Amino acid sequence: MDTTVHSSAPVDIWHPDWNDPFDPTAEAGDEFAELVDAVRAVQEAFTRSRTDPAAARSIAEQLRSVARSLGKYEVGEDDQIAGHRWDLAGRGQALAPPLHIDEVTDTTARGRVTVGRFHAGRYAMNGGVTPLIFDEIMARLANDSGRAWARTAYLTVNFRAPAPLDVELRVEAQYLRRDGRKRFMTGAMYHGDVLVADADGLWIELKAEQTLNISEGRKV
Ligand SMILES: CCCCCCCCCCCC(=O)SCCNC(=O)CCNC(=O)[C@H](O)C(C)(C)COP(=O)(O)OP(=O)(O)OC[C@H]1O[C@@H](n2cnc3c(N)ncnc32)[C@H](O)[C@@H]1OP(=O)(O)O
Repeated sequence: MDTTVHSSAPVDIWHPDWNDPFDPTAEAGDEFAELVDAVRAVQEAFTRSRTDPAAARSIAEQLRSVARSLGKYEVGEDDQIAGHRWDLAGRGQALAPPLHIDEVTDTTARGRVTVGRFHAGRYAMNGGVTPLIFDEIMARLANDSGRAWARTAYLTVNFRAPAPLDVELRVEAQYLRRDGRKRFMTGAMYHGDVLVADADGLWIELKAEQTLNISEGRKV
């Protein structure tokens, strides 16, 4: 079985508003996209497998070898590619479900996502994965259109129906209103016409002193 989780047509959405010091145009090649697809394929194939002890030992050694190879290219967080490729599903961050954001306006965002067993609970999307998807699309909208940097204060998710695996789900977000530094957002996820989850969340605009990189104490 082909366990590759294919990225469909990449979207060309990168917003300088995100204040990302990474230059995406310098890494616009397809090779990194292929690497992310390969990592996702490993995650999916691993989840689907039932290895015998010899195979588990052998494959573990091969994967450690891959990790050593990648380790030679380690850079700081601002310089890594994963999570900064705005044109790729899930920004090229292999933990993130491969969410394709197709459109962002001042007040709405639309996307698509298909998850496999790697992101499954039991026969359906894991309940911790759904908020990851909402956080991604709602945060993207909250921080779009020239708005100052904001972080998630709360995100409440209602699970309305099991979200099926291996089929495309539609995800939408809406910017409801602003109240001082607070930005109120909603989200919804559909399988066809069926609402599988909805969310409401609050994003709060950061004060200057809150925009520090908390790990290194410098501006982000
Ligand atoms: C470069 C690549 C990027 C890559 C970008 C990748 C895209 C994905 C981004 C994902 C986004 C995230 O997950 S962000 C990560 C998850 N979130 C976080 O880590 C945030 C952690 N929390 C915080 O830092 C803080 O709590 C803040 C900044 C959110 C708020 O703190 P604050 O600034 O001190 O807020 P404070 O003055 O107390 O409150 C302001 C107003 O908001 C209200 N308020 C505050 N918190 C809440 C709350 N939980 N629920 C209700 N209301 C609240 C207060 O009552 C007040 O209302 P009033 O009195 O004014 O009426």
